[in-house]
Amino acid sequence: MSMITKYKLSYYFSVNKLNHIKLYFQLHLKFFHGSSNVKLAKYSKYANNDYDGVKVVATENLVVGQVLKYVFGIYKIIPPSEKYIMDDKRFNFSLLYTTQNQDTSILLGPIAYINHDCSPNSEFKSSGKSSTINIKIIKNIKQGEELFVKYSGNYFGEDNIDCQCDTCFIKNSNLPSNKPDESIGFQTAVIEQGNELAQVKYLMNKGKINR
Ligand SMILES: C[S@@+](CC[C@H](N)C(=O)[O-])C[C@H]1O[C@@H](n2cnc3c(N)ncnc32)[C@H](O)[C@@H]1O
Repeated sequence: MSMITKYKLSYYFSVNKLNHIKLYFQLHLKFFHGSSNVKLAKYSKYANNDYDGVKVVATENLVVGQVLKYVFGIYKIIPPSEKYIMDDKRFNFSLLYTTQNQDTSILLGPIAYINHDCSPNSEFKSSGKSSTINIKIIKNIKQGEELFVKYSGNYFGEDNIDCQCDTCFIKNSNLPSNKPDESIGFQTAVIEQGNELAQVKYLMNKGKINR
């Protein structure tokens, strides 16, 4: 952080808050560093988005039980007085809804780059201290494969009816998902063909075109 930026920020924030901001940026930069086991890649799969999105991809083989400390997130409960911000369409925040406290939290940090799959290969892992979460690998992931978490059972509408993950697509189609070779081949095709197939997938899931 340059002196001038520090000077300007110190006008608005206490020393304690400034140290938090500094730590946050340092951690965020580590995510993009080679040692973080993952990288960010461009993604244009989801048909309900006007913009090209991103995905998180493994840069090395990841094994069950591994915790990725640089793929971190910080959640902050949104006080009722600030809930109006969430309705403002200019902002696209990642929100977490905790069933335990029935609170809505804003999720900050690189963890919010991870896409959802109903049969994920990773999960959120609370660090136990403060409001930081990391990613724990729950299925072995090969180098180059995408990381997925399950946001919740109802994030994409009731029972995730609008979810566009590969698991939902295979479940809702007549593809023989119980034959591993065919499903692997199919998933590769989805990734290679990109947006056009995603469009078909989305409409099929919504029952707008016949299978
Ligand atoms: C936490 S962000 C993940 C990063 C996102 N791909 C991006 O580029 O910002 C969540 C957003 O990604 C998209 N997304 C992720 N998983 C999805 C899924 N299974 N089906 C449909 N959209 C998904 C949705 O637009 C969702 O609101």
